[in-house]
Amino acid sequence: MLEFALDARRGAFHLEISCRLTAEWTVIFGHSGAGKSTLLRLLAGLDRPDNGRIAFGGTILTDIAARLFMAPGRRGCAFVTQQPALFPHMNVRSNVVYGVRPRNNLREWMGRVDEALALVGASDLHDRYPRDLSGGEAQRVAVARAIAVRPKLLLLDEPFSALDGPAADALLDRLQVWLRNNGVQTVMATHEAADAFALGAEVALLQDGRLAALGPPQEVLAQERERITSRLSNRAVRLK
Ligand SMILES: Nc1ncnc2c1ncn2[C@@H]1O[C@H](COP(=O)(O)OP(=O)(O)OP(=O)(O)O)[C@@H](O)[C@H]1O
Repeated sequence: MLEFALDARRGAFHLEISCRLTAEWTVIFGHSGAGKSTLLRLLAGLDRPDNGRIAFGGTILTDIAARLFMAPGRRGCAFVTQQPALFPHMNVRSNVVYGVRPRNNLREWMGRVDEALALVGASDLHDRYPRDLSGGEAQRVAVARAIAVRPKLLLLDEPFSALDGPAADALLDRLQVWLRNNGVQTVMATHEAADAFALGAEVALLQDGRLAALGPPQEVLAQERERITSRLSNRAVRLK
């Protein structure tokens, strides 16, 4: 369970959210500028809130009043940013190996890397450098690097925005099964209402830095579904 109460100002933008996320997979949905990336960065520990607290699985990750701030690398959490932040001087395999510590044996360690690359369909890219990857391929590798670490909490910021619909859907389906089997709680920011329906995720709807609703997509995104339907029918009328 991920629980937080956060207050953070970024220029004119003010994020103020209290929330308890219990679902395996939560989709953070909101229009551009609603605060999705800001929230994920706070949860990952890449930014500090002005005030507030974050707890995951009973462990306090951030508590400003208590002057407690756990470093990102100690949170048991992996974060895939909107722009894949791959190391340019390392090939794909080295990028994915980075962060996986060989606790038990080398075979298990390399097995994790191979499994992660295969899951995202990037096994054949292992010796390429980031400059030779397409945007979609780089996103796949960034996700592989995140899951190879075997996080307890996975934060995804529009991870497959560079992939076409069917490719992104197939990847999300495979990823969901793997994350469920490995007991990983996932929070994913997206603009795609369809993702929330397909994943059967809980939806946290953000508007102007506030939590407008939290619940199943059928309820929270009902208005959004109407908006999409009316947009499509208006388009169809214009095309006639
Ligand atoms: N460091 C900063 N200084 C000033 N304003 C900021 C800063 N970081 C974010 N903002 C503002 O906060 C608001 C929320 O930004 P954020 O990136 O969280 O939105 P988002 O919902 O992820 O948008 P998008 O879907 O376009 O990625 C935006 O208006 C943005 O300009």
